[in-house]
This record gives sequence, structure tokens and C-alpha cells, in this order.
Amino acid sequence: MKDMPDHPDAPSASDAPLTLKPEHRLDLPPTDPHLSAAGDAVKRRTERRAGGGDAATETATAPPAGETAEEPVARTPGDGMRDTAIRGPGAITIEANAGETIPKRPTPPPPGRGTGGGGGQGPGFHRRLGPENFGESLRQGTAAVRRNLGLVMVLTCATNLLILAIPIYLFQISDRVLTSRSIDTLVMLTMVIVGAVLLQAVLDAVRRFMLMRTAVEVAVRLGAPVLSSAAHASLSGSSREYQTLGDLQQLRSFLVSGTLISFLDVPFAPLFILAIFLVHPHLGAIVVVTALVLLVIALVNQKMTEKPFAEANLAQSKANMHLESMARNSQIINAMAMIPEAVTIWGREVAASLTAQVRAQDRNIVSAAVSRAVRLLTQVALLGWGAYLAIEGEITGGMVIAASIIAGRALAPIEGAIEGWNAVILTRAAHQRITRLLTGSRLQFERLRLPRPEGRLDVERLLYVPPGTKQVVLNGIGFSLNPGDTLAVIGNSGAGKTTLGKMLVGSILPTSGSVRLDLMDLRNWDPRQLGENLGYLPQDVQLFPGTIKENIGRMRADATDEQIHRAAVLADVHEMIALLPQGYETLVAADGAPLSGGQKQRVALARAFFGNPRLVVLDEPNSNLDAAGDKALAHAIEQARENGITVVVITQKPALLSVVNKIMLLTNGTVTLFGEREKVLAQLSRQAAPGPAIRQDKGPAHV
Ligand SMILES: Nc1ncnc2c1ncn2[C@@H]1O[C@H](COP(=O)(O)OP(=O)(O)OP(=O)(O)O)[C@@H](O)[C@H]1O
Repeated sequence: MKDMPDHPDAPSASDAPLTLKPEHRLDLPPTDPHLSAAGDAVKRRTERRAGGGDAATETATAPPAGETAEEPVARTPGDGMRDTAIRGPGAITIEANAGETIPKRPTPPPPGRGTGGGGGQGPGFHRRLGPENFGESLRQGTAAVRRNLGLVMVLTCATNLLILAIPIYLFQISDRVLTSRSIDTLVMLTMVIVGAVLLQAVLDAVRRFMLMRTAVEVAVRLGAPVLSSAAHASLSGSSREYQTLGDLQQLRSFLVSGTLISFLDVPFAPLFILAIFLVHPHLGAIVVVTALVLLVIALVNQKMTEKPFAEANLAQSKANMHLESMARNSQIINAMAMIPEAVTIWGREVAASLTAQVRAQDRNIVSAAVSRAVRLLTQVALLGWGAYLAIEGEITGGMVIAASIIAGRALAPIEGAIEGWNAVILTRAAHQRITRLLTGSRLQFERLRLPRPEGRLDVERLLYVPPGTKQVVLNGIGFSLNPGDTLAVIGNSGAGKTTLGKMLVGSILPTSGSVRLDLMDLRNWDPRQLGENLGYLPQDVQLFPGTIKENIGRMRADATDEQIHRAAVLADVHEMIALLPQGYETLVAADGAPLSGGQKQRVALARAFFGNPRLVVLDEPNSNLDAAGDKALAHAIEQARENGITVVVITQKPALLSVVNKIMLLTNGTVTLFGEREKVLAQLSRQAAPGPAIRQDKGPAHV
């Protein structure tokens, strides 16, 4: 979610009011005939407060007095929305005339197959995404890379052969043209060689183009699968899986690097060596010995640098993770003056990484220097011994120079491979991590499309032992809820309430036991269809960067204004949003600004109710709410019950107990009380003498 791009239409702080376009406004129903009885109840309450009439609708759309977002705000009392005009200096005028002249948001894409999908009012809200086989994506991506590299290899072969043109030219000039003094031969030779050199340049460019496109293909083919499987994997692990996207970047960089070109050229080194052997076996032997020496240097270099490079990379990834957490908690760090400590911890990791890097690079530089010296000495040996052979009359002067050039060509890629060895190690590790992630990802296959669930929830013998621990967090939990039931889960801190809530929405999987929605185990629902029928408000509320309406609409492109408005009404947050200067179009930053904690929680509540889900789990939804927010939340739960939505609300505050019909008391991961509200409350009050099960400091101690 962190990587969610900023909203493309997001105006900057300064130009936000000026760039507001008509199509960006939420298209609110002026008289909302589709509103449920619950929605009407909100309107009636608003009407009572505002003095009745059209004022109710005005409350929903018009900015409050003193609003400065749009320049002139023409509002005629009594006419309400009909006469509301918002004009920006850019001559954009939004006329809200009974909803007729407001341009519609793009109509949602055509519905998918069938009608049994998720929530919302429109048919076919659920669209099939098709099976997601990440292992198969990897296989296809690898096959595409292999295919491209195969073609690149053919081009590499041609370029390497054409490179021989220059030494051959040299050899021909000195040994044939200069001796025969034939201008015709010189012209012909020059023309052929110019053609060969130009062709070589073109082929070299083409192979580089192809490598660049291969890198792009890797990103295109594997980007989405890597991100999707990282998201799936992070369900049972940490958010570390998301770093695999960085590995993909490493893979792409390597594909366009000079190191890969060197590696591609290495197989042709024997060809050049053969050419030198043809000139003279002594010269060939010198180059072979040099190549072997360079190979030994490369192996020694690999051995010497492998460990420090691995240490450097590990420390660097720790430093990056620390940096991420600093960015996430920047307010806490600032407020409590923790910057020096945070920087010290980061500095420690970076220092460790740099130290290891310096150690590795030192060895790398020594190896590179030694191999360069060996190569240059080889040139000297070739020229010197070649000159001796020429004096002896075994070869010509042209042959000596040609052999020297070819030797340089044979040894250069070996040297390049040595210098780029670190990149190879990094890329190999990155490739292994990507392979592990994609092949280890569960097959997200297409599942039977079921009728829209009613909201019956059955929890059977839930046991949860977090992976890697022996702590039993949930132990033998079982209960059932009928559609429209509202259950409050109470219990002390650490009792397992949040864990249970996560399990009810399938965000963590039980060690054993099952959670069933309309008799079907959550694991067997089509994930997309299930998600659309579930609403979840986590304890730690996070909004996505974007507008309020995008957040309520779960960032879906096909979310209609009506669905967004309906969710807001159902969650009883429409009034709160309407009072914001930019209403539903208010831009929310990654940290939730400019919304307050309570407002954020209420927008997230509307997001949970988006699409008219059948089961909603709210984890401490009132932890940031004021009295009005508490009231709205209670009202939202009542409305949900009227709409037949099954609601599970985890709470530490007794205030919400009055609006639920069932209560469960969790103690150390087991259900100690469960049943109808009155019965559980009666039992609780009987046991209450030594200390009630829910916190007394957050509300009246009447339970
Ligand atoms: N992934 C995990 N690894 C280890 N322990 C875990 C894990 N998840 C939960 N726990 C433990 O399970 C227990 C229950 O945690 P949970 O967050 O569900 O409690 P809670 O009832 O929601 O508490 P609170 O009211 O304070 O939010 C805690 O002791 C917690 O440390």
C-alpha cells in the first residue's frame, strides 16, 4: 500500500481549489430515491437539525460558511442544491441543478459473468480476475528472457566475428598491400572492412536495444506477480516480502549492464585464442596462460569477496528497513526527540554495510588491478616474443600487431567479468529470492462463483499458534452468528480479540479449525468475491493516499458515486464528510492528513461498509471517536443490523454493548462467555465483584 501511487488528479496544496473539475466531484443523488430506510433516517435527522426542506440536501453537498476553497460560492437559502454554484478562477463552473448538469463519472465497466457477485447495488460488482499462477508467470518470464538472450547471443556471435575485421585489415595491409603496392587491393579491402565495422556497430547497438527491452519485459511480466505474491506472502510473514520488488530492479539493472555484455562475450574468447594460435602457437600459448591466470584471479576474487559483499548487502537491507520505519514513525520520532537514536541505529547498519563493502571492494580492486597488469604484460609479451619470431622470420610484423589486437579482445571480457563479479552475486541472490517468492506462492486459482452470501458465520474449533512460536493465542474458539447478528467481542488486553478479528476476515489463517461464511470455509471462497462481501476496520487505521471517495470506494475504478455515498450513509459519516471544505474530494495523504484520528477512523468505517458487505468486522472502531462519533458508530451498527449485515465489533468500551444483540467474552484465547446480550451482561454483573472483564477506565462500570 505504501507503494500506491499518488492520485494522478491530485492537485497541489496551492492549486487544489483551482483545478477541481466537474467530473472529479462525487455525484450525489439530489433526492436519493435508492437510499435505504437507514439512509432516510439520517436525512430525517439532518432535516430536523437544519430546519427541514431542501436544507437537508444542502448539508450534504454545500461547503460550510467561511469556506475559502472556491472563490465565489453562490448559495441561495431555501433553494439548496438547485442553485449551488461553485466557480473556480479557471472559469470552471459546476452547476448543481438537481444533479442533471453535473457530468457523470465514467460509467463502470461492464459486469463480469453471472450475477452472484459481491456487494453493491449494481449487478456483477464482482469481476473475475482469472487464476493467478505466479509460478507460471515466472516460467513465462524466464522463457521470454531465455528467448531474447538466445537472439542476443546470435548477434553477439556476429559482432565478435566482425571484430576480427580490424586485425585482419591490419594484417592484410602490412603483409599484402605494402608488399604488392596495389592501390586497388587497398581500396577493395578498405571498403569491405568499413562495411564490416559499420555492420558490427549496428549489430552491437541492436543487441543492446534487445537487452534493454528484455529488462523492460522482465519488469512488465514479473512486476505484478511479484507484488501480488509479496502481498499474499506478507499475510503469513512480514512486510519483508515487498522488498522483492527491489530485487526485480536489480535484475533489470543487470540485464542492461556492461557486466552482462562481458559475460556474453566470454564464450567467444576461445575463438580469438584459436586465431592467435593460427598466427603462431607460441603466441597462442601466451594468451592461454594469461586466460588461465585471469580465471584463477576471478575465482580467488569470488572467494575473497563473496562473504563481505553478502554482509554488506544484509546490513544495507537492515538499514533500509530502519529507514522505512523512520519514515513511517516520523511524527513519533520528532515529538519525542528520538532523531539522534534513530539516526544512530541507521548509522550503525550503514557503517556495517560500508565497512563490509570497503573490505570487499578493496579485494575487488586488487584483483582488478592484478588482472589488468597481467593483461598488459601479456600484450608486452606478445609484442616482444612476436618481434623475436618476426626477426627469426617465422611470422610477419603485421601478424604480430594483429595477434596483439586479437589478444586484447579475447582477454577484455574476462577482465570485465571479474570487475562485475559483485553485480553477478547480487543478481543471483535477487533472482533466487524472486524465484522463491513466486514458486512458493499458493496457486490463486479460479474458484466456483457462489451466490451472494447472506452473512451466516460459523467458527469451529479455532486454534492459532503464530508461525515460529509455541504460544497458543486462540484455543478452541467456536460460535455461530446469523445474518444481521451483531456481536461484541470483549476481553482483556492480549486476550486474542484482534487475532480473532483478523481470522474472521481471512487476513490470517488458523493453525486448525475453520471460519465459514454461509457454510463455505473462507479459504474456499473466490478471494475477490469474498473480499467484496467483507468489511474490515483494523485497529491501526491506514488510509491510502487519494481522495476520501477513492478511499471509501476501496480504490476501485468501477466504484460508483452511489455506492460510495451509500457506504458513507450506512456508516453514518456522510455528514462529517460533507462538512469538510472539499467534501468527498478531500485529498488524504499517506499519514491521513488533513483528517483527524477520529475522522480517519470514520472514513475507514465507511470503507468497511462499501459495497454493502455481508460481514463486517470492526476492531476497536471507537478508539479515537468523540461522543458524536460514538453515537454515529452506534447508529451505523444499528443500520447494519437493519440491512441484515452481520457485524462483529471488538471493543474495550462498554458503550457499544447497548447496540449489539450478542456478546462474547474472550479470556486468554478461549471463549468464557457467549450468548444473547442480556444473558451475558447478567452473568458478567454476577461475576463483576472482583473485577469486570472489560476496562473500567474507558466507560461506566455497569457491566
Ligand atoms: N504473530 C504473532 N506472534 C506472536 N504472538 C502473537 C502474534 N499475534 C498475536 N500474538 C499474541 O497473541 C496475544 C493476543 O494478541 P491480540 O492482539 O489478539 O490481543 P487483543 O485481545 O486484541 O489485545 P488488545 O485489546 O490489547 O488489542 C498477545 O499476547 C500477542 O502477543
